[in-house]
Amino acid sequence: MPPSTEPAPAANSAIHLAAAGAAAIGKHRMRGRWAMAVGALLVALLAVAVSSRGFTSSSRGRDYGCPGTRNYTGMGEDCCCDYETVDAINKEVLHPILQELATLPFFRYFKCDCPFWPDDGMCLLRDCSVCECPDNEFPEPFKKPYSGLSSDSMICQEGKPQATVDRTLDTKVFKGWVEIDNPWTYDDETDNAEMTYVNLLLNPERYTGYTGDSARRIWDSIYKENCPKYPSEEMCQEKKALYKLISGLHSSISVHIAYDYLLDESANMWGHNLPFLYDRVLKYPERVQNLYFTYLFVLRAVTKTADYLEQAEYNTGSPEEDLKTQSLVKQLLYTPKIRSACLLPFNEAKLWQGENGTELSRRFRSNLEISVQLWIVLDVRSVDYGESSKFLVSLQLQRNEVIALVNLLNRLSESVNFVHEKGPSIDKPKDSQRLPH
Ligand SMILES: Cc1cc2nc3c(=O)[nH]c(=O)nc-3n(C[C@H](O)[C@H](O)[C@H](O)COP(=O)(O)OP(=O)(O)OC[C@H]3O[C@@H](n4cnc5c(N)ncnc54)[C@H](O)[C@@H]3O)c2cc1C
Repeated sequence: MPPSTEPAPAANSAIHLAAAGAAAIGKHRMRGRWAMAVGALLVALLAVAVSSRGFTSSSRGRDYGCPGTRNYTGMGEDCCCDYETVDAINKEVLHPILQELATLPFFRYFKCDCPFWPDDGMCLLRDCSVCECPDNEFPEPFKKPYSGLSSDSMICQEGKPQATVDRTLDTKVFKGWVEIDNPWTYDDETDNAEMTYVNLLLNPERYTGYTGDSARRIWDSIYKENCPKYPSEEMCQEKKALYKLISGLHSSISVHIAYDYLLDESANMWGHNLPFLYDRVLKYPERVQNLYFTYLFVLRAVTKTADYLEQAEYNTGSPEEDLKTQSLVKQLLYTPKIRSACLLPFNEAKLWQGENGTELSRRFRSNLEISVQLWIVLDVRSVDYGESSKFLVSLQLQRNEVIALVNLLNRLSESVNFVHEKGPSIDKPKDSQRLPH
């Protein structure tokens, strides 16, 4: 399907938000799994901001309405499906697809410099360190250097003669996997000697014993840098969105810690810690709301890059499993049940209508130019919209970014599922039921 020629409503401010997010979150260059979660959020931001797939003509301009918020019913601002619908499509459709996808070889292995992670003093449990894959375990095709785009197509073409001359729209959006170094991760992904693969199934997000001031400081600085005035009215829509995304990711991580908690260290007994779930997340309705917000946002990012994800090569050298991956990706992108229940999981057009667009534009232009050119392969094409020519920008995601994006969606889906299952049954726990944490 050719990319939509819609001039992405207020796309500029969306791109600025993405660039701001990249620059701000990028300051906390992270390793391993942590980098995956935060990095995937940035990929989602960029996908929603710049992906060429816009609204269908039938959806454009429609008011999707966001019913008022009661506790876990209705849906908060900026979201276009209510809690009940999200819970239903998550449980019936998305969660099963994502759970299966995450076990397949393509999505199972994540490239990073994780073996150094425990040295950062972030991990207090002996067995929580990240398991590196033996060389013969991860897929052979992942070892080959990429042979996709030319180096020239890896930099933003805006303002260059190529961008104004080429007015044709290429229907092939996937042009081979590319590898570049992302400034928001600690590692240099192009340096294969330094990199390794981790098996994500063996490294689940769960309680790692990383607590205390240093853990809190990371979150504090992420929040402070991105949202200094939140939740004051002065904050523009775009920055509120960034705050909600970070908070939603934070909620999701807390839900996973609660889901898989070391209940009794001496007996090595793991299980659900419901008081923890209540204290960290459920006690604060806005944290639950932000979790759903982030889930819908990332779902929107995935559906917006549908053309790309559909065409991408899921080659791991295991034809049977790769075919299954392809089929599940298609189900994820095109299952009619999802589209009929929640046609537009998230309406970014509504969100990007921030009044501070011009000021943001000034402030973030340099970030956009620097960070986006550096770490994302943009496919910028000039499109004629009648009166004026605008640039159509589409993403060329890296393999590791696609892996991170789908795994993030899976984790958010797991969190939503757990909150849905346990949320209504958890009242404020009595002190005697609390575990030390
Ligand atoms: C990217 C990342 C990944 C992590 N992964 C893991 C992991 O896999 N396993 C693990 O055990 N630990 C992980 N951690 C650490 C974990 O998130 C906590 O920081 C740690 O458990 C210490 O918790 P805390 O009680 O000090 O509060 P924190 O969760 O650190 O919260 C700090 C403060 O932020 C505020 N806050 C909390 N939740 C929200 C929210 N949803 N929205 C807005 N504000 C909020 C509260 O004021 C709170 O006091 C991760 C941290 C980061 C940054």
